[in-house]
Amino acid sequence: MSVTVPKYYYNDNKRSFAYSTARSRWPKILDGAIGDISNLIRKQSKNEDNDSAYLEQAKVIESQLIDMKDELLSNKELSKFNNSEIPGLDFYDKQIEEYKKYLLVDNEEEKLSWLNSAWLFSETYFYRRIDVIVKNQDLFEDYDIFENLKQDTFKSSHFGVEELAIHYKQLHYEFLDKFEKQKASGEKIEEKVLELLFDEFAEISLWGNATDLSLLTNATLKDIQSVQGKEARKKSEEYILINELDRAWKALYHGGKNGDGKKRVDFILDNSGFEVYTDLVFSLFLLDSKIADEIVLHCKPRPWMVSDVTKKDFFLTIEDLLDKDGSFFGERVVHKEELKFVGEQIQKYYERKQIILKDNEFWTLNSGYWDISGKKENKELYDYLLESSLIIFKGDLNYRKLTDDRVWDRSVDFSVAIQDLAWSKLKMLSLRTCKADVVAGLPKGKDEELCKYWESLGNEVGELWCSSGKWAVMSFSDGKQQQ
Ligand SMILES: O=P(O)(O)OC[C@@]1(O)O[C@H](CO)[C@@H](O)[C@@H]1O
Ligand SMILES: [Mg+2]
Ligand SMILES: [Mn+2]
Repeated sequence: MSVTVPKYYYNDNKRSFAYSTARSRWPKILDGAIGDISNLIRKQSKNEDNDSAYLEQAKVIESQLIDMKDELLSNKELSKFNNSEIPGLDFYDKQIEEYKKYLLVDNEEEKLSWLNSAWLFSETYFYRRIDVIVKNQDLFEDYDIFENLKQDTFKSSHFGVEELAIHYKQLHYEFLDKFEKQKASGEKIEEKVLELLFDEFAEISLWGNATDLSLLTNATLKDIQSVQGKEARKKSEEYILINELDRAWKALYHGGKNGDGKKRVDFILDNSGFEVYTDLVFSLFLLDSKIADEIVLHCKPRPWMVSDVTKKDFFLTIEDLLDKDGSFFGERVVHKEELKFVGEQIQKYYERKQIILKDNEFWTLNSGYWDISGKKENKELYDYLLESSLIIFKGDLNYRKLTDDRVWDRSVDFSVAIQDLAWSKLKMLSLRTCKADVVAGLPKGKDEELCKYWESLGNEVGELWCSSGKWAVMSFSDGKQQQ
């Protein structure tokens, strides 16, 4: 069935979340980055034997970020990246070419500006521009301008972190025990029990996504903590608009092993801090229960969308949980042993190579994911993902990229909105709290109902229920749709 592909969401549309994102969230995110580098400059300047070259470079970053903010606020044209801006970093070239192509080809008539552009494009441009400004200074090549923010927020998630650690440890012992006994008696573990636990950990990982840092600009920490507890999760179940976990379960549990004789689950990760912690606990369950033999965590190759996980953040998360000198969670948590247990479990599986880390440029391109199966530069990644029993796409940005951030009718099938991915043979589960405009697969009439409801709460634009982060979807595709 061929369907007309709708246009992109644009950030000059007042009825789109893109409008306030570009005008209010982006400047705030830049303020945070400028604040981070200003602090560093202040500290360094106080230090008698400071490294003057480092200090100078920090000042360049600070002033270029300030310029970038001015450009954004005055709605300047998006400037092209310049290859010479980034000497020696050839991994950038491909993306720079992509941006050039886009700016030249798609935009022959009108010039793209910060506040008049396709949302997904200018947002990826925004983060790429910050990254280039930082990496242009060679002493800052490995510097993560969002790291302090990510770490501080994880610290303030201690309530949810502790609760989940206790829960996991209990289940772990209950299950290991049971498994051992059942193994001894040759008995099979009841599928229903495993599936219930799968649902539980998947839901925990879903709501872990409700708390990404770029939303911190309009949510208080209290708001965020309130969605991290068990009670809150129960209450939130009615907010899950689509739940296709049963299809994902069948694909994973009843599907075959891959060419290496393994069942592999891939996570296309989203945010650091509480979210990745929930993904890791989900991973531990999958490995403990032997539902999966291997977990692959796909990280971002650079700091991205404020809070997204890079490989380095994975190791920091383990360190935070082990909290060896007590300086991270410290007295904030009582059940230190439980946290340590989770940290050690993650480390154990990592050392056994049952948790594997990967990153790929593909995840930080400006484009959506439809061409993963079609373009030869993506072939290696695509072939790798074909070997997965289940690919779990975490979060909002991944969902936007699966659907290409287009203005789909909200009741169109998920399989329509993901286009080529629907027949790509990839088995995909998207766990996403809705924090942007695009959504697909809702029952007929549901969007209208929610728009009315959202307006009845005093909100001006009904459609924006979908970017409030209150609702969520768990959508699945087996990749076997007829083309
Ligand atoms: O992908 P995530 O972390 O769930 O969300 C990313 C996000 O906060 O950033 C974008 C807007 O700035 C939106 O897609 C979404 O609201
Ligand atoms: Mg994110
Ligand atoms: Mn189920």
